[in-house]
Amino acid sequence: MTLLTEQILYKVIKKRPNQSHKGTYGRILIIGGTQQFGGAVIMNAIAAVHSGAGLVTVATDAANFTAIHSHLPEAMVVDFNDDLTPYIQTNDVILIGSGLGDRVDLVQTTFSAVSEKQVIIIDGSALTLSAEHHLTWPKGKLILTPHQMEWQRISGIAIAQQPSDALNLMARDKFIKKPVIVLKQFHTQIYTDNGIYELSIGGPYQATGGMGDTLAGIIAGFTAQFNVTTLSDTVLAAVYTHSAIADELAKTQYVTLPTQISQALPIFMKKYAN
Ligand SMILES: NC(=O)C1=CN([C@@H]2O[C@H](COP(=O)(O)OP(=O)(O)OC[C@H]3O[C@@H](n4cnc5c(N)ncnc54)[C@H](O)[C@@H]3O)[C@@H](O)[C@H]2O)[C@@H](O)CC1
Ligand SMILES: Nc1ncnc2c1ncn2[C@@H]1O[C@H](COP(=O)(O)OP(=O)(O)O)[C@@H](O)[C@H]1O
Ligand SMILES: [Mg+2]
Repeated sequence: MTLLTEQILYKVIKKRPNQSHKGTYGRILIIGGTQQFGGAVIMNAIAAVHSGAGLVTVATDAANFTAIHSHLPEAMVVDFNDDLTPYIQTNDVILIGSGLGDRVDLVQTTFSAVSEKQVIIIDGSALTLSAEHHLTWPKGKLILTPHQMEWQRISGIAIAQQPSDALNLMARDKFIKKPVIVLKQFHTQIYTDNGIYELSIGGPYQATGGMGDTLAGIIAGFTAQFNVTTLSDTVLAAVYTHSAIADELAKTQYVTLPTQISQALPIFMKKYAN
């Protein structure tokens, strides 16, 4: 197990070239947010935009459109009951699952439409639905972001057994195409092709609904724009950034809200861009 340090940020976060435009920084499609859980995709999208994604589209229940536009005019919207195939095909990064409720049909459509070269981040309800319905994982570069209960559902490993790296690795090895797995908890672990990493920062001031939705949005934003290193490094940098900002806020705050973490992203990232 390798301890994740601030060095990963210098490796991944880069100064932007002048000769660039929004297309350079990636197109993200976020799929999620039933009427009840519209907040989840709003938090995904705020995090993705504030971390620097070029273009963000949210495929969601139409009931969430006004709220999305009022929180984040930078984001575009599409009704997730329309045919999403053209949207899936024209985005670089797909983030599916935050607040997706029981919409297994959307998970199935998305999994079949994603191609090898796209990044797909699977979060929240899409993880639970994949486990419940024994879905085949999609082609594409897979990033899974389960918390311990979601990982138990996917892997069959009880939370009490999850401190065993060996068991978690065995579960990862069963995937045909091995994913980057962000196993979220106090001191999150990240399973990658280059080994297992552990986060030694972050704390209980982060235990608010939406904290994982925000992390998924940052991972999407980072993978959409930082192609300088490996996908694993980019995910590691996103995970580190999320908790490093929380730690900074926690110096003066009892709790650190997900949306506050997103608001702090542009200033935080500036320190590492060289
Ligand atoms: N404002 C919103 O719209 C929100 C929507 N959310 C969405 O709600 C859906 C359900 O997700 P939930 O995670 O709430 O529900 P789940 O039922 O998937 O998991 C929560 C359960 O897991 C247990 N658990 C054990 N270890 C845990 C760990 N390390 N971290 C987190 N939980 C752990 C909790 O005690 C709880 O009983 C997801 O799609 C999620 O994205 C949540 O993000 C909350 C906020
Ligand atoms: N006690 C804690 N210490 C450190 N990080 C925590 C703690 N509690 C929660 N977190 C972090 O908050 C996030 C919660 O993710 P998740 O449970 O998916 O949230 P949600 O689905 O509500 O958005 C994870 O990144 C997790 O590591
Ligand atoms: Mg979650």
